[in-house]
Amino acid sequence: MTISIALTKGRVEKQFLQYLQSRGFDVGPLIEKGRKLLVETDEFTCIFVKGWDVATYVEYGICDLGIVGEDILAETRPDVFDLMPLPFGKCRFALAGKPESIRHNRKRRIATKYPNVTQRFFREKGESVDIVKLEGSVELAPIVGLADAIVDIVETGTTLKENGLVVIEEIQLITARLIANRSALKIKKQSIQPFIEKLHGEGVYK
Ligand SMILES: Nc1ncnc2c1ncn2[C@@H]1O[C@H](COP(=O)(O)OP(=O)(O)OP(=O)(O)O)[C@@H](O)[C@H]1O
Ligand SMILES: O=P(O)(O)OC[C@H]1O[C@H](OP(=O)(O)OP(=O)(O)O)[C@H](O)[C@@H]1O
Repeated sequence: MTISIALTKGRVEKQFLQYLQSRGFDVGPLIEKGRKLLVETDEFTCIFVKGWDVATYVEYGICDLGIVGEDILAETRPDVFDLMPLPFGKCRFALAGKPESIRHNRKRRIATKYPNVTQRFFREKGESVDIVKLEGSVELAPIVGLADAIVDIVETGTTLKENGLVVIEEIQLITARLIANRSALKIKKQSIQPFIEKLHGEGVYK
């Protein structure tokens, strides 16, 4: 039985394929896929989807495994088994804004792609905020006055710096993660276990 994997297209895809290659897998057909969204190799079937859709394919049992950022898992909390962190896609969630916004004395408006993460973060701090959901280029919001601050991903800090923003508070470290469909983990254990062990070393599968 071959394993099926839902893979986040783009930067995570590139890092995952490099990682697979470093672990001795043949990734030739995956690298040469062109615009194909489903590719089969001798070892597995791979589909290429947006990060926000990876867990959906896994949850519905279309794919056994998924490779997705922890930011998306934190935001959407899908009903999947979170198997393990992967050594790429490293970044962090942070609250950021203009340096002068660190001190504030009124209800803040926070722009973010991650409203649930933001809501939880401020609830735990006991601060009530208004959240504005954006789809990207979130760093623009404090510059033009749409928001007082943002909750977003920071990796190198370049985007913040080039837009005159600073980290106000670190929220959570993030990596890419390997997730699994709950029943596939049991039913296809004989195929999934060797794959995971080749991917990560022994002792991960319980
Ligand atoms: N600057 C970054 N550095 C490292 N990892 C990042 C960075 N930005 C995003 N990521 C991780 O990569 C995943 C995919 O991000 P990417 O920006 O490629 O797609 P996206 O956020 O879905 O945006 P889009 O909808 O524009 O494709 C994110 O879920 C996150 O885990
Ligand atoms: O700290 P840095 O290394 O600068 O990386 C952080 C940036 O990377 C991501 O943006 P992305 O490129 O995915 O674009 P987006 O704004 O459309 O989400 C993230 O949303 C930040 O904007």
